[in-house]
Amino acid sequence: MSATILDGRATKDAIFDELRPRVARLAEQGHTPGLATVLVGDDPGSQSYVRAKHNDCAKVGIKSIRKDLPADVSQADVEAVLDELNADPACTGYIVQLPLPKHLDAGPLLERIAPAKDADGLHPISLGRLVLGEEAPLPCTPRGIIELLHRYDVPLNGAQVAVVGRGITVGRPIGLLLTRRSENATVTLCHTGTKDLAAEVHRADVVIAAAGKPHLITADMVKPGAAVLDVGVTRTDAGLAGDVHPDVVQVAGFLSPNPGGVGPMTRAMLLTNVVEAAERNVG
Ligand SMILES: Nc1nc2c(c(=O)[nH]1)N[C@@H](CN(C=O)c1ccc(C(=O)N[C@@H](CCC(=O)O)C(=O)O)cc1)CN2
Repeated sequence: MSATILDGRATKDAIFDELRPRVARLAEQGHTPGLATVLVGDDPGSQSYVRAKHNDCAKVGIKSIRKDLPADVSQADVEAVLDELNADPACTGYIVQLPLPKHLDAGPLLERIAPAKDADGLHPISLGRLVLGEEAPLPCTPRGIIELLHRYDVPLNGAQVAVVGRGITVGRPIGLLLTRRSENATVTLCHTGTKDLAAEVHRADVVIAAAGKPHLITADMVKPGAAVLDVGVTRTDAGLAGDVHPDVVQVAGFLSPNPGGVGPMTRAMLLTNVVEAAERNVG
């Protein structure tokens, strides 16, 4: 038996179809949404993700603004760009593409984003509101994972979920989303200090692999029928490698592949966050 594929590209296209009329309505009211990206340096992965985000904006009618900065830009110069975007009425929301070069301190930069323009849901106020169960823009990848699971009717109520990886864009926030009453899952957050990763993964109904270690999750670790989402990606000499071994498709009930799964959903949720922010602004 082979898993049902959770198709992130097709789901993203369906979400874009839903966003288009909302963007058109905003434009008619003179409030066309605008997304800005701040990209520092020439990391090929980041460049390709940012390019894709701008192409997506064009597809749904969102205006987009690019701020591309050299790899050796100073913290103060990045801050000045963020201040400019905070004040720009054409920019509804924006993101600072991660990771940043090592000499930059990401925390203060994310904190400098005006919370109302936090398109990524990574501002400390947005994350704090998530902890408190208050309304806030949600981090795009965790929101995309939950949206994908819902659209394929993967049950979460009472499900045991193993999250592998504790990064700020996925591992840490996704537990907060999955344990809301609306999802009602039980979450184990696994990381490099986890004593028996195979055992934690094996008892999970849903596995979210976001460690950035090629083929860390092997077929023998997965409970037959489980939903497995491959989030982590590593650029190797042989090309892109996900965290999930290809053989897992034979054991899992559902598989979100990489590429073609959570990545496109991240982009769909980014545009959703921007449209929601624009709708809030209109009132
Ligand atoms: N500020 C942020 N930085 C980063 C985030 C984020 O949510 N906010 N997440 C990741 C990268 N990411 C978004 O920026 C991202 C990753 C993957 C994709 C995507 O569409 N991937 C495609 C394959 C693309 C390729 O071949 O290179 C897929 O999976 O099918 C989009 C966005 C880290 N940084």
